[in-house]
Amino acid sequence: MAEYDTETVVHEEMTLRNDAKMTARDVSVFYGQKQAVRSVSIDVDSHYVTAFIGPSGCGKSTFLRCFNRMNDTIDIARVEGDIDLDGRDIYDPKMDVVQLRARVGMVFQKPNPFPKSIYENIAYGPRIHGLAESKTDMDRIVETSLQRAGLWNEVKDRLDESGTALSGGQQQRLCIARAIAVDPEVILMDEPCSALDPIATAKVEELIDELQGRYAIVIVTHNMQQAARVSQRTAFFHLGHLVEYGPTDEIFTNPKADRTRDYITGRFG
Ligand SMILES: Nc1ncnc2c1ncn2[C@@H]1O[C@H](COP(=O)(O)OP(=O)(O)OP(=O)(O)O)[C@@H](O)[C@H]1O
Repeated sequence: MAEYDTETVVHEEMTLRNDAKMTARDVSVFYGQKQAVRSVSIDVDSHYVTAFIGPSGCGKSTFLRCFNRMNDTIDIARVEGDIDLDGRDIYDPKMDVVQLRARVGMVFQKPNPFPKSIYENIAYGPRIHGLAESKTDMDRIVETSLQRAGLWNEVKDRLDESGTALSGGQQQRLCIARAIAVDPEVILMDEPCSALDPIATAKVEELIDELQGRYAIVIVTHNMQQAARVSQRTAFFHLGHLVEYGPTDEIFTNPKADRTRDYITGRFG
């Protein structure tokens, strides 16, 4: 592999601001002695889909998990630096992590509905967060969430059936509906289509498009075409470094860093 300048981070036309929905400053993540993320600073804006791309092992999933403290669940993981949501430090010991994960929801690689009915998959979160005062309220939340996730028409006559009986693509949209149900501000998606066939992938991509603007969305993807299709901002990671971050069309058509260009053109990865 070519020698690269690993020090310079290119933020195309994007100065770091402190009024973004989420801000990460000098974030490093270690698994034991091994450093997986190296002093990354980035802003996540409300109105955009932001894609994290880069070769396998570059730290994009690890970095994504910092945004709702999912790395807390990994014993050997240690996070350094600052991550704020609306200007408030999410690693503050006073931060309620359950509340944080409702505000910053997550959708995983493999659809993971609860082994409960479709209705209960959606109702569970709003119930524990006290978002519904009555059965009518809950019915409304379930319907709206499934509608926003583009699943309502497919499941409205079988809300009592198990979520795990749906197809893989439907299960993933159910998981997105479940995240939406607790009224999040940010949705993190970690390779949400990697277990789906092309048709189900297209539906999830359409859904991401529809959700854009309502929620800040951050998506980790291996698939550069997918990043180009669904995102307005792209961050390219390599060996734990953020190499380049900017408007997606710029990153794909006119990358500034050698490493980005080589990755985009398939020279490594
Ligand atoms: N739970 C863990 N324990 C130890 N090391 C880990 C753990 N999770 C990830 N790593 C290591 O951290 C580095 C970054 O991994 P991460 O999964 O964040 O990368 P990635 O860019 O998302 O890769 P991929 O696209 O393959 O998922 C890798 O070297 C990986 O082996």
